[in-house]
Amino acid sequence: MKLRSPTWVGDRANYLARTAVCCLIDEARLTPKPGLVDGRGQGVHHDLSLALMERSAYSLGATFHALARQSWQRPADIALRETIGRLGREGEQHMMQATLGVNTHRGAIWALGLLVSAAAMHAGDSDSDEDEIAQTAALLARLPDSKMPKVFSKGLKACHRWQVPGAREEAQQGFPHVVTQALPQLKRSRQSGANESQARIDALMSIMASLSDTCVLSRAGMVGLETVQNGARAVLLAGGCAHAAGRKVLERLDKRMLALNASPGGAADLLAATLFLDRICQPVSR
Ligand SMILES: CC(C)(COP(=O)(O)OP(=O)(O)OC[C@H]1O[C@@H](n2cnc3c(N)ncnc32)[C@H](O)[C@@H]1O)[C@@H](O)C(=O)NCCC(=O)NCCS
Ligand SMILES: Nc1ncnc2c1ncn2[C@@H]1O[C@H](COP(=O)(O)OP(=O)(O)OP(=O)(O)O)[C@@H](O)[C@H]1O
Repeated sequence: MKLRSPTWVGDRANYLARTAVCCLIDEARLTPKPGLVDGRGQGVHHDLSLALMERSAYSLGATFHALARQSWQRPADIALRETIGRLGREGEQHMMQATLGVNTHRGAIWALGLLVSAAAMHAGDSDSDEDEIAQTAALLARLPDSKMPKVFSKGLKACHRWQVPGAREEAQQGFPHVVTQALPQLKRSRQSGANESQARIDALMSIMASLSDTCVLSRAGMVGLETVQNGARAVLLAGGCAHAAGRKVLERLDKRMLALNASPGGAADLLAATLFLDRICQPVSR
C-alpha cells in the first residue's frame, strides 16, 4: 500500500467525485435514449426534466466526495458498510431537496456510490482495473447494513412479484451488466468506427438487452420488459447506432416504449456506472 500526502488524497477524492457527477450528466444528456429523460425531453417521466436531472447530479458531488474520503484505502468491513450506507442515504436526502421531492437518481447513487467507495479503497494501487473495482464494490454490497430502513420499495416489490434480481443483486454480483456487457460493447463500438454518443447508446442497449430492470417492470410489467430486451437486442443485431438500420430499429423501440410507459432507469444508472469505470481506469488518470 502506497503512502500518499493528504493533498494527493484530497485531489484524488475530488477527481472521483467530479467524475461521478460528470458521468451522471453525460448519461442524462445522451440522446436519443428510449423512454428516458434526454436532450429531446422527458421520455415517459412526467415529473422529470433534463434541468432537474442536472441539478440533482450536481447536488450529489459532496456525497461522492465524502464517500471517497471515508473509504480511502480501507478494507471492506461492517464499519465501512455502515458509513457508506449512512452517506448514501444522506445523498438521497440532498437529491430530494434539490429536486423538491422527485426521485431522479436513487438507483444511480447506489451504483456509483459503491463504485466511488471501491475506487477509493483501491486508490493507492494504480494497477486496479474495472473488474477489480466492481468486485470490491460487490464485497461492500454483500455486507449487511443494520441501519437500513425496512421499506418495501417499488424495486423490491417487482423483484418479489416477478422473482428477478434487482439493483441490490446486480451490485452484489459485481455489476455483471457493466463489466461483461456494457464496457466490452462500448470498446467494440468505438473500435468499429461509431462516434462516442453512438458507442454509449450501444452500451446502453447491451445492458437493456438482458437486465431485469425493476423500473421497467414496475411501469410496464413483464410484457414491457420483454419488449425492452428484445428491442435492445434487435438494435445491436442491426449493427448498432452507427448504422442507419440500427438507428431505425431504435426509433421503433422508442415509440413502443413510450406507448407502454416503459423506462429503463436501472439500465441508465448502469450506463453512468460504465462511463465512470471507463474513465477512471484510463491510464492517463492514474
Ligand atoms: C439498493 C437501493 C437502490 C434500493 O433498491 P430497491 O430495488 O429496493 O429500490 P428502488 O425501487 O427505490 O430503486 C431501485 C432503482 O435501481 C435501479 N435498478 C432497477 N433495476 C435494476 C437492476 N436490475 N440493476 C441495477 N439497477 C437497477 C433503478 O434506477 C431503480 O429506480 C438503494 O436505494 C438503497 O437501498 N440504498 C441504501 C443506501 C446505501 O446502502 N448506499 C450505499 C452506497 S452509496
Ligand atoms: N436519464 C434518466 N431518465 C430517467 N430516469 C433515470 C435516468 N437516469 C437514471 N434514471 C434512474 O431511473 C430511476 C427513476 O425511475 P422511476 O421514475 O421509475 O422511479 P420511481 O421514483 O421509483 O417511480 P415513479 O416516478 O413512478 O414514482 C431513478 O432511480 C434513476 O436512478
